Amino acid sequence: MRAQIVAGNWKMNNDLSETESLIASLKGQTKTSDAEVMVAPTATNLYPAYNSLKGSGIEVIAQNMHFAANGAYTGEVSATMLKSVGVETVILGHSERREYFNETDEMLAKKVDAALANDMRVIFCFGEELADRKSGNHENVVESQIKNALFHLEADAFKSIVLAYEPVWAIGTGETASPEQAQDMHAFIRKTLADKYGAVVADSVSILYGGSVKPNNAVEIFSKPDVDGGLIGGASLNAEDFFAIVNAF
Ligand SMILES: O=C(CO)COP(=O)(O)O
Repeated sequence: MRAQIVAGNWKMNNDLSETESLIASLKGQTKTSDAEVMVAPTATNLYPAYNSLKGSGIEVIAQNMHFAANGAYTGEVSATMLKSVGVETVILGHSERREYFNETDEMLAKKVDAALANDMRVIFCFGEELADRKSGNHENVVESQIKNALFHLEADAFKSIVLAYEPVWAIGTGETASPEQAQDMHAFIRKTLADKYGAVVADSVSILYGGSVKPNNAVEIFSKPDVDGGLIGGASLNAEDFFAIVNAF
């Protein structure tokens, strides 16, 4: 059985006191599903969040990291630094990192390698833009994003990899992929994995959907057989909404 995961990506929101009050509200929520729950605060709030959420069943994860262990990379944070403050999982390849910070498939392959070398779990994001979807090129785009960043890995590495399909046109727009569009793409992703690594590996990898998941559409999206959870942006900033999504399984 694949892990069901609901992860909140807080992006560049919430200073320390806002983070503490959101965490207090999260601790007041009740989980009724089996989903693993994760939240990704901004880098400055990882350590306080880790301390506050220790033992709560909510994992604190990072939104990004650099591929080097240390050195002259002003402004960056490494895997060893994340691990030293209790972070075991990192989101890599988010479309905002690709778009605004020029992250390439090649760079992401190095980041994935660095995370795995440090025994971290990776939530690897990818997804097509609206133009790709309109031209019918969405599967090719997604396939190349996955192949370029991940297909140098051994099959065993996929024990530490979670995939997150986030169509760029659905992020923060209020426009969600239909449950059928999500299912079709997730099935395609699983087939792409199966063609390279075999069905056992493909069936073991959790594939999350991200892009305008809200309490009112989560049940339908999560009911699809190849959708194993969600990466939640806007709705994860409200504890009640986030837990309504967590409990949508
Ligand atoms: O980018 C996302 C999660 O990483 C999705 O963001 P929204 O849920 O705000 O569309």
